[in-house]
Amino acid sequence: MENMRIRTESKEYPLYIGRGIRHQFHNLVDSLQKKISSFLIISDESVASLYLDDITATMDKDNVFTHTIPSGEEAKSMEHFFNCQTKALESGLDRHSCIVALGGGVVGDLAGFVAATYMRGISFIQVPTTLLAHDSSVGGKVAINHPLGKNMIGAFYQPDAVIYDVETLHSLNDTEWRSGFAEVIKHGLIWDKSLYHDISTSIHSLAELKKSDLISILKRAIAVKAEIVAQDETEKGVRSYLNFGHTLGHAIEAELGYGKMSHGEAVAIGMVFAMKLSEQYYGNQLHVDQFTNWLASLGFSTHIPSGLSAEKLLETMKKDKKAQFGQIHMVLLKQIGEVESVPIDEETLYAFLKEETKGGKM
Ligand SMILES: NC(=O)c1ccc[n+]([C@@H]2O[C@H](COP(=O)([O-])OP(=O)(O)OC[C@H]3O[C@@H](n4cnc5c(N)ncnc54)[C@H](O)[C@@H]3O)[C@@H](O)[C@H]2O)c1
Ligand SMILES: O=C(O)C(=O)C[C@@H](O)[C@H](O)[C@H](O)COP(=O)(O)O
Ligand SMILES: [Zn+2]
Repeated sequence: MENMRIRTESKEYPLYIGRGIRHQFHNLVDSLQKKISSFLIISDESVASLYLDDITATMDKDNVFTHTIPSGEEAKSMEHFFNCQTKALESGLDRHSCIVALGGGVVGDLAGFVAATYMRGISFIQVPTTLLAHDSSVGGKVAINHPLGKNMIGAFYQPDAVIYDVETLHSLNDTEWRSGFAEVIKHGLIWDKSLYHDISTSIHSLAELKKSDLISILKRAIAVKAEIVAQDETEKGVRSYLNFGHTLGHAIEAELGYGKMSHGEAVAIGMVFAMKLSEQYYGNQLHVDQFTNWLASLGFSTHIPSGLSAEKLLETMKKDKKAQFGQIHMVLLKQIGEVESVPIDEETLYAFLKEETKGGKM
């Protein structure tokens, strides 16, 4: 097992990563030396059926409660948020209780927001089970969706620990491997040229990804995220770089209907779009064709899905959280490993979206 430290302005905490470490859950929590009165483990149906018993088997039975939500993005809703709060109240959780998020980014974002708001904030521990959750379990963005936009209701609220058992990744389906890998690619593209170089030259299929040295790749991607959130916990500046590909990606998720396309797959389309826009904006050469061919070899779609109009996407992109005083901001790539957030005028964006939605490719 390896141990990384995540340091943010509001809190410092450990991230444990290793194979089979879910079986040490209780000992790892004990090592935090926090007095915890009771636990509420929030998980989704699929993850609970696979891994919940492994976690509870390590714990004292009398102070552990569990709550299961449906699997998928639609659970990041006000309804499920409220149900979790009801379960916490019915279970008698107090200010010394701890919420455990056992699952992917959906469970982490929802359970984290429950922890941030229950009695104005109680302890919480992330137990990520997806490749994507190397990103979502670190840095403290917790939220639920609104039909009008992704993650619109939420908080910055750091966990007390992240316990990442990579053995659990092997039950993920291909869509989820792809979705998580998109965020790894993002971390390389925005901040770590050598990470991007290494993965783009060694991984050409999902089979190669599954066989790769995952712990080493994940540690490098997490290090990027950790360095950025250490500098800017609440997204006043550089943290917005982590949103590369998300302005369009989030609009695609919202416009298609939450859960129709995985988060990472929508972000991948958004990254291709942002790269094309970057080439026009800076007049640089980013070899977008090479990038899209690589993504295609991994099974990603690289075009805006058919049926989404430039008009609707633009409307949703205008509500993006990076917008300032009505001006859309997008994260653009100057070169591999270097990005910045820039204001983009609506006409340019509309013309680009119009071009990219022409022909309705899927
Ligand atoms: N907070 C952040 O910083 C941050 C960062 C990136 C993404 N996100 C959010 O994370 C969410 C996406 O997370 P995700 O991709 O992990 O989705 P998810 O949590 O929905 O998990 C994907 C699917 O895989 C299943 N699953 C999870 N772990 C499994 C396992 N080990 N074996 C088999 N099946 C398993 C789930 O039941 C679900 O059906 C989005 O809502 C996105 O907005 C948040
Ligand atoms: O941690 C961040 O900051 C990110 O932007 C990471 C993203 O991968 C993630 O999808 C995040 O939830 C997006 O946040 P939002 O503020 O754009 O909703
Ligand atoms: Zn993301």
